[in-house]
Amino acid sequence: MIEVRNLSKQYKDVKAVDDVSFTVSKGHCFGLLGPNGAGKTTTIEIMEGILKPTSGSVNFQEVAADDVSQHIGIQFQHTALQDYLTVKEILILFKSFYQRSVEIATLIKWCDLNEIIDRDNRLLSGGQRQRLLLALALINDPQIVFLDEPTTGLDPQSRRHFWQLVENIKAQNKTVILTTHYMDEAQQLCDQIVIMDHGKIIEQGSPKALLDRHFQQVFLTLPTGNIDTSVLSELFEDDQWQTGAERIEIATTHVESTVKKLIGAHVPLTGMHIKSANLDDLFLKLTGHSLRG
Ligand SMILES: Nc1ncnc2c1ncn2[C@@H]1O[C@H](COP(=O)(O)OP(=O)(O)OP(=O)(O)O)[C@@H](O)[C@H]1O
Repeated sequence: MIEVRNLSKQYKDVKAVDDVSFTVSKGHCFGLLGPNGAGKTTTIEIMEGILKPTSGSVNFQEVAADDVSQHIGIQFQHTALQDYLTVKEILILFKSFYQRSVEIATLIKWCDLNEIIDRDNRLLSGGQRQRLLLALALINDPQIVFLDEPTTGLDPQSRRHFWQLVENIKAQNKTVILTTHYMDEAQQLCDQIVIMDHGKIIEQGSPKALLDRHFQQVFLTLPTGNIDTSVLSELFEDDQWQTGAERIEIATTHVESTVKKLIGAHVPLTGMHIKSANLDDLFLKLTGHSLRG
């Protein structure tokens, strides 16, 4: 388990991290979420031992304080790799830096590198490069793996492929600490999340517990052409509905009675969707703005 207690980081005129406390359970995937400038990277870099906090502590239970670097692996957002080297040559090079390391064949399997193993690293696609960087983070067989926005900029298929690899890492009882801008990624992978804004924690818990706590209702959406806003105002409270460019969204705890009202007002239900709240909705509710906005 990792215990982060009352962590603060003051830069000259910015409090990047402001009295942040949380724990990460062994074998869990922990997600740190927040908009640009929220303080995620600063928090993570203090946990990684790269930055010193102004105050507070990070305690890795089960790992001796002077031995932490041997037990963590880090996938940075940007890593410069040597030109002309193939994937295999890079793995061999990085493996030579460690006394204890994973066999190349195992890394190839863990990170699905077989097809690209002899390719010059400059020719890799975004998703392939991220898989190589993940292999480098795993090369010392760490107990704790830090992934800093690992799927930013990847296409949906590559992101899902990467998620599968993270699931495989979790299955080996390794602890994963992930920062991401993608709420669906956090919902898919994380057992526990912390949402930060302006250096402070604004919510924490499992995605399900947070959604249950904040949302009792579901969202019923209709194409905007189906219904006039004047009709919506007559049928529903002002804070129960909102209009977007293409769809109108109605929040409700009673789907049947809401649908009956719409039918009673002769609103066509063609194209109606019903969706549960997700972490995007939670983020919007907590911060007043969407994460990637
Ligand atoms: N070395 C530094 N000196 C001064 N201010 C800094 C420094 N590093 C970060 N900050 C400031 O601290 C705040 C938190 O930055 P941080 O990079 O931790 O946020 P973040 O949540 O990781 O953002 P992003 O999603 O953009 O990576 C920001 O206001 C940032 O400008």
